[in-house]
Amino acid sequence: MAPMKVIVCGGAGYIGSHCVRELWKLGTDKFEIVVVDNMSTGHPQSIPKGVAFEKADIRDKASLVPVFEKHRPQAVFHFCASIEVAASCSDPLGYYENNVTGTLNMLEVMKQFDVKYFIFSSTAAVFGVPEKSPIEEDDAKRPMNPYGETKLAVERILHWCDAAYGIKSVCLRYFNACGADASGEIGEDHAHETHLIPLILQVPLGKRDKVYMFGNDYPTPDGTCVRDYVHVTDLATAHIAALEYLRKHNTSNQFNLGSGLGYSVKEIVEAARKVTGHAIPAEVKPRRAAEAVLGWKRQYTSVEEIVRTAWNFHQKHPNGFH
Ligand SMILES: NC(=O)c1ccc[n+]([C@@H]2O[C@H](COP(=O)([O-])OP(=O)(O)OC[C@H]3O[C@@H](n4cnc5c(N)ncnc54)[C@H](O)[C@@H]3O)[C@@H](O)[C@H]2O)c1
Ligand SMILES: O=c1ccn([C@@H]2O[C@H](COP(=O)(O)OP(=O)(O)O[C@H]3O[C@H](CO)[C@H](O)[C@H](O)[C@H]3O)[C@@H](O)[C@H]2O)c(=O)[nH]1
Repeated sequence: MAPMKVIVCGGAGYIGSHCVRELWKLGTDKFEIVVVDNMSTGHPQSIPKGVAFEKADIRDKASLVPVFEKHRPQAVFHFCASIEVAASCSDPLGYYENNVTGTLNMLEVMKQFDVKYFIFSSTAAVFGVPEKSPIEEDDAKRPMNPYGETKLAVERILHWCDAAYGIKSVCLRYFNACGADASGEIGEDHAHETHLIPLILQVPLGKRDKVYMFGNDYPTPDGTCVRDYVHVTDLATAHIAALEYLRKHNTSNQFNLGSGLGYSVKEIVEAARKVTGHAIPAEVKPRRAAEAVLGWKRQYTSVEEIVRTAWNFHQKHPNGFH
């Protein structure tokens, strides 16, 4: 059988490059891969030698057309997006433009070239604050930020693109992607890093003194926030399984991709201490949401300062206000 031609859009980024790697490992007789990326956050070093690369921006439909004309893909893996929750709150229009308008452009070009399979990087952020755990596919979707909204919008668009044009899609809602390819050759390298594990590892690398743990007032056993961390190679192989699923069943679907296990921030810091043999100092800071969304910063960060202000008041008012 001839190899299947696939476009991996955002294939120079963290998760996309791991998908490219898994496709590439299967051999050129199975997949002919074309990476499409505008390199806004991607890295050329993450693309294996011999894999085709086309620089294009999904916000510019005209830049996609020649790529489809030249390569005639049969499927698109769509990883490219703007991915930071806090940035989506300060620039919602930019996030809608890249994640929604950009994806609309991609779907229009797919329609034009009669490409039938689309595998979409969605996110657990479409659920917002979950009502129960584990979160299941059909649970209520109430995104809490523009980032999650843009991903849910695309999920809805895909539903109608299937009905109208027969574009079959699988939406994969990842929980927290982490880890790196076993070779150590590719991994997570975001210029503006916000993700917990790479930030923790900057401490033993000597790039920062300590890590901050955002919030210790969560209703969890140790008070720090619990997330579901899933390895990036497992996410990558899930994409290939999703494509096989589409080829076999020709039916659209949505899947939550997590490990099914929750780990707290403290547990992740502890795991990093074990792996690296470094003490990794960690300090509790308020929950990130308040800082990112309200622009709120704590003025009083040490318990002595807090007690001092109380002592000041009680000394001045030993009997209270009376
Ligand atoms: N990292 C996570 O924990 C996580 C969790 C859930 C979902 N996701 C989703 O997975 C996907 C990949 O995330 P990632 O962590 O690999 O991010 P990333 O920033 O490393 O990769 C995104 C890639 O897309 C490219 N890109 C961005 N905008 C583009 C545009 N307009 N045109 C062409 N290329 C463009 C970037 O250059 C980059 O190579 C995203 O859609 C993200 O929303 C990520
Ligand atoms: O320096 C840090 C960084 C993070 N955290 C905490 O660590 C946990 C994980 O945070 P990340 O920033 O690594 O990941 P998020 O869960 O915030 O978000 C990730 O997963 C979401 C899906 O659940 C979205 O898809 C999003 O794109 C992706 O970044 C959170 O409790 C966060 O508060 C810290 O305590 N200190």
